[in-house]
Amino acid sequence: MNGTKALEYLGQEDIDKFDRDGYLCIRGFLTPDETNGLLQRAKQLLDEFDIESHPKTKFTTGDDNHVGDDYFLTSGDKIRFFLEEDALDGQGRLTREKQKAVNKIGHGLHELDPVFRNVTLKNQRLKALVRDLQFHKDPVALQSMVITKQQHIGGEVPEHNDSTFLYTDPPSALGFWFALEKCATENGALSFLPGSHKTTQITKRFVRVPGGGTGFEELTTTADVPSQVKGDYILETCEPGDLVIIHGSVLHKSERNTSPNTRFAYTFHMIDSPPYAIYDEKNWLQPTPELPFSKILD
Ligand SMILES: O=C(O)CCC(=O)C(=O)O
Ligand SMILES: [Fe+2]
Repeated sequence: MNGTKALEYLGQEDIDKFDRDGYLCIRGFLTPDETNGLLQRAKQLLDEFDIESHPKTKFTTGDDNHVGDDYFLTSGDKIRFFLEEDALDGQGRLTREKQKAVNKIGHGLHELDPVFRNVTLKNQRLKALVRDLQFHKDPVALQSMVITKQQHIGGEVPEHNDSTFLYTDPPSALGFWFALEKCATENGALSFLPGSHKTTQITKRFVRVPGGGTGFEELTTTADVPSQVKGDYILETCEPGDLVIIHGSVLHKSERNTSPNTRFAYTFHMIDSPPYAIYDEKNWLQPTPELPFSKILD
């Protein structure tokens, strides 16, 4: 993927590994201060969040989801709080303190919050890495989240690839996922099907449904796709500060958190810009005139 340009941050073996597996773990990418700054800021946002004015939106990527409401659809340029499925009782009342009820915070942290903005848009190390990877010609950032994976109730994230949720033509999504806490088997570390980005096609996309809500639209695929991707999932345990770069077509997932420890992570995505990739109005997250997607490379 990389031409003759001298590498600034990655080694050639990192680039080869990313090409082969569809993801790459970079140990200790963030300094302990940066990691701690993001974690403390996320906790502060949870402390300050006003549960009384919250529409009590739940979030799940599973089949039976109700993400298609206004609170979700207009969150691209806001800092909003999405609750865990199991944090509400039958009457819609919280079953635990608000800080332990939130599944994720999203989706405009990288634009609106100075601490997250610094790590995402102002990070010279990240820019060097992006130049090394040469995955995009003109990358922009979108859809940032803190995923909390709360103790005992943190829901699973079922198998998926990110280009389904952030579709461009051609697919160009790339995820940047930062562990803010230790991620182990018991608290729902990420796992990946290595190489599945080469054998999987994006067969559907997550869209806004005219009239309200969201759904999946089937895509016409061209080449023959193997009906089953072979191989075993690899669990990638992480330490705070580790970064995992995730190809938009690689299959990944995380299990429910059954442990007493949270699993905070910060994640955002990059896509390419026109004319290299087209992001259209069907996508769930829409840029606004006040807040267009920010470029990563100046
Ligand atoms: O943090 C997780 O468990 C899932 C994250 C994910 O799927 C992503 O960042 O693309
Ligand atoms: Fe994902």
